[in-house]
Amino acid sequence: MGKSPNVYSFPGVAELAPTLRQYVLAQQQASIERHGTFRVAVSGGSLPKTLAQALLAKGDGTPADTVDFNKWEIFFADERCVPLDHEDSNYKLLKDELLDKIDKEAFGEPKVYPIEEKYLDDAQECADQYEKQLVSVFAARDSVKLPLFDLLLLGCGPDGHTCSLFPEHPLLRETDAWVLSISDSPKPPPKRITLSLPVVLHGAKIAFVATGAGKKDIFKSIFETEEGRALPCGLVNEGAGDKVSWFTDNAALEGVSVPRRGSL
Ligand SMILES: O=C(O)[C@H](O)[C@@H](O)[C@H](O)[C@H](O)COP(=O)(O)O
Repeated sequence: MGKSPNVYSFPGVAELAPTLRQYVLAQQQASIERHGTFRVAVSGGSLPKTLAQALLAKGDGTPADTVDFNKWEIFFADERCVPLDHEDSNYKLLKDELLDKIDKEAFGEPKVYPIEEKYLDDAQECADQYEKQLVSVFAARDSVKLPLFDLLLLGCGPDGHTCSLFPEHPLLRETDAWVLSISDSPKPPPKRITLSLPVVLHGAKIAFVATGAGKKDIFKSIFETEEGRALPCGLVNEGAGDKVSWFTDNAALEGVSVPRRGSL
């Protein structure tokens, strides 16, 4: 992929949120025009909170600035194999931060695809069953090679992981399955499911949202070094090029040599 990712930097999350909103709503509009729905995959970590700050803000009332949640289909880019009301659940995190706070009368209600609790004991089964849910939504496995998410909203871990794809893990080499299981996640809890790297790279748009001084070292590595380009986040940059946007802040980019912008 020839073109580089777009990097947007802001003084902090409060300033980042309005631009993230503008970006997400532009993808919402384009996707609804294309196929009548907006299919989004979200990660855990700090993302749900920042996303909520962007999407729950008061818009200007124009259609372009209105979240049409009735058209949203929300999937999990990765999920921990725990009950949906467990503190470690990414579904619970999204529910607490965003879903429960939506004014449904005004903005509608997204269709959300959590993992199925009956498969929690077996991470592989949990992944297979989540893949089946994707198949039912994105068309039969034999008719589409990969599911096409309109937007993936991802985080970047301090080791360069994204989704539950960790550096140097064999899962990074998976080319067939859409959803993978991991039982030895270096970040607890150990049992998780995750979208595969090919599914992430296939997304129409991919946005990383990662802020704070704690990201400085990993950003330096990802944007400046060969080793960093081989980390999961680096592989997304390399494989998806300018389909990728980074929403970040000045503290995270301090001393990092990468061209950046302050608006879309
Ligand atoms: O379930 C998870 O653990 C997350 O999906 C994970 O991939 C997260 O996005 C990164 O670890 C970044 O987390 P922060 O945004 O909290 O740094």
